[in-house]
Amino acid sequence: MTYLDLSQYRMITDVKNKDNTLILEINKIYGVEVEIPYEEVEINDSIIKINAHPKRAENIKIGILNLISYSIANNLKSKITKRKTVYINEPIPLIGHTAFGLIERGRNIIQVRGHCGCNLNCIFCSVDEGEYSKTRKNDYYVDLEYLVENYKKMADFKGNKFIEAHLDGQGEPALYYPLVDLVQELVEINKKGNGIVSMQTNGTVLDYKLIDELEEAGLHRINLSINALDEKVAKMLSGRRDYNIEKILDIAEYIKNSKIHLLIAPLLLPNINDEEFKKVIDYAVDLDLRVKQNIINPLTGKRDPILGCQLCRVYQLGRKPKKMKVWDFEKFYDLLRRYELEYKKKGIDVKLITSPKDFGTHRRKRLPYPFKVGEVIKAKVVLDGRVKGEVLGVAKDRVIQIINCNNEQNLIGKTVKVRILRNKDNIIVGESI
Ligand SMILES: C[S@@+](CC[C@H](N)C(=O)[O-])C[C@H]1O[C@@H](n2cnc3c(N)ncnc32)[C@H](O)[C@@H]1O
Ligand code: SF4
Repeated sequence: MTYLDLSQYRMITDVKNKDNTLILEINKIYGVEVEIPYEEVEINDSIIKINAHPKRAENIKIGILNLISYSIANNLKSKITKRKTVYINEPIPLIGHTAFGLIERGRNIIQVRGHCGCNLNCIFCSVDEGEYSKTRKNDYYVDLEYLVENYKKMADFKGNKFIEAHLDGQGEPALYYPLVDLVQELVEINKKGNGIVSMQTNGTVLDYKLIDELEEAGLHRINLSINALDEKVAKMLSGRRDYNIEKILDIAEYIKNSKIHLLIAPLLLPNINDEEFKKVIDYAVDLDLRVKQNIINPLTGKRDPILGCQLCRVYQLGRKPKKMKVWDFEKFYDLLRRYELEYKKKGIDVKLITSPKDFGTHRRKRLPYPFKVGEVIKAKVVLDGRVKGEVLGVAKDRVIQIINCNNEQNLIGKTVKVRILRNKDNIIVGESI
C-alpha cells in the first residue's frame, strides 16, 4: 500500500472529500476541488491510500499531485470574496501592480501586498473591496517564499537601513496565511538595518493568540481602522451586520497591552460619522492615557503617534456613500487643529495631524523606471486582470496593468503592443494598441 499525506504540504490547510473529489482548503481562505480519476484510491481526511502495484502507485501519486497543482493554478477560489484567485509565483514579477506584490515610492517604506480580498464591505472603500464588489473580478495570492525573496532584493537595493515593511493593500492584510511567518521573515531581513515591520488592518480577524504570535515575531506597529464606536453606525460603515465593534475594542486594548505599538486610524466621512469620528479620537486618547506603551520606533528614536486620522476621499474605482460631503484637506486639518486645541485646554497633548516624519519616513533610492509614459512596448499577456477590461502583461521585470481591453480571455498568452499611460512609483498602467 502506498500513502500520500496531503498534510505535509503547508499550503494545504484542510482536506475534505466527497466520494473521489478532494475539497482542499488552501492557505485558510481559498478553496479548490480536485476530482481524482483513479479507482485504486481511498481518501481518509488528508491521507490518500493507493491500492496498486508500487510502480503504478507511484505514478498515481505523481498524477494526483499534478492534478492538485493544475487545479490550484487554474481553479482557486476565495472563500471570503467568492472570486477566482490567481496564485502568484515565479516568473510573474512582483512590481507593477497595486493589488499584489511590492510597492516602493522612493522612500524607506516598502508596501508588502501578499494578497487582496476583504471580509468587510465598507461603504466608503477606496478599492471597492469585499464580497459585493462591483468592479473586482479576480483576486491574487503571492507565494510566501517568492514574496520574501523579492522583498529581500528590494530591501538590499534600498541599502537595508531603517526600512519599514508595511503590510497593506486592496483588502485585509491579516487574512494572509501564513501571516506570522511572513512577519517573522520580514523582521529577520529588516532588523539587520534597524528597520521595522508594520501592518494596517480592520482588526476583525485578530485574536489574542494571533496578536501574541505577531508580537513574538517582532511586529512593530498595528494601524487599526476604527471609524465609529456606536454599534449601529459601525455596522453600517463596515457593510456587514456581523461586524462587532466591541470585539475590535477588546482587540485594541489587548494590542495596547502588548509589545506591538497600537495606532488607531479613524476615517472621517463628513456628514456621516462626524460625531463618531470624534468619539474614536476620544477613545484613543483615553486608552493612551490609561495604558502607556513605551515602544520606541528605531526609525525616529521616539514613540509612534497613537492616532492616524484620515479623511475619506473619492476614488475612481472606489465606493462613495451618497450622503457624504467631499472635503478638502484644509478643512480637515482645521477640524483636527480645533480638536488639538480643545485637548490642550484640558492639559492633554495630542498630535492629530501627523506627517511621514513622525513615522521616520524619508527619501530613499528608487527602483529604475524601465518605461517612459507614452512609450510603446511589447508585453506578454500572462494573466487575467483585477478589474473588468484589464489583463496583466509582463515586460522588463514589471507587471503591466493593460486596461481598456474588451477581449481579455483571447489576449492571454499573446504578445501585444502596449502604450504606457503611467509609470509613477513603478505602478505600470498601459493600453493595448
Ligand atoms: C483600503 S484599507 C486596507 C486595509 C484594511 N482593510 C483596513 O481597512 O484597515 C486601508 C485604509 O484605507 C482607508 N480607506 C478606505 N477607503 C478610503 C477612502 N475612500 N478614503 C480614504 N481612506 C480610505 C481605510 O479606513 C484603511 O484605514
Ligand atoms: S476599507 Fe479595508 S476593511 Fe473596509 S472593505 Fe476596504 S479593504 Fe476591507
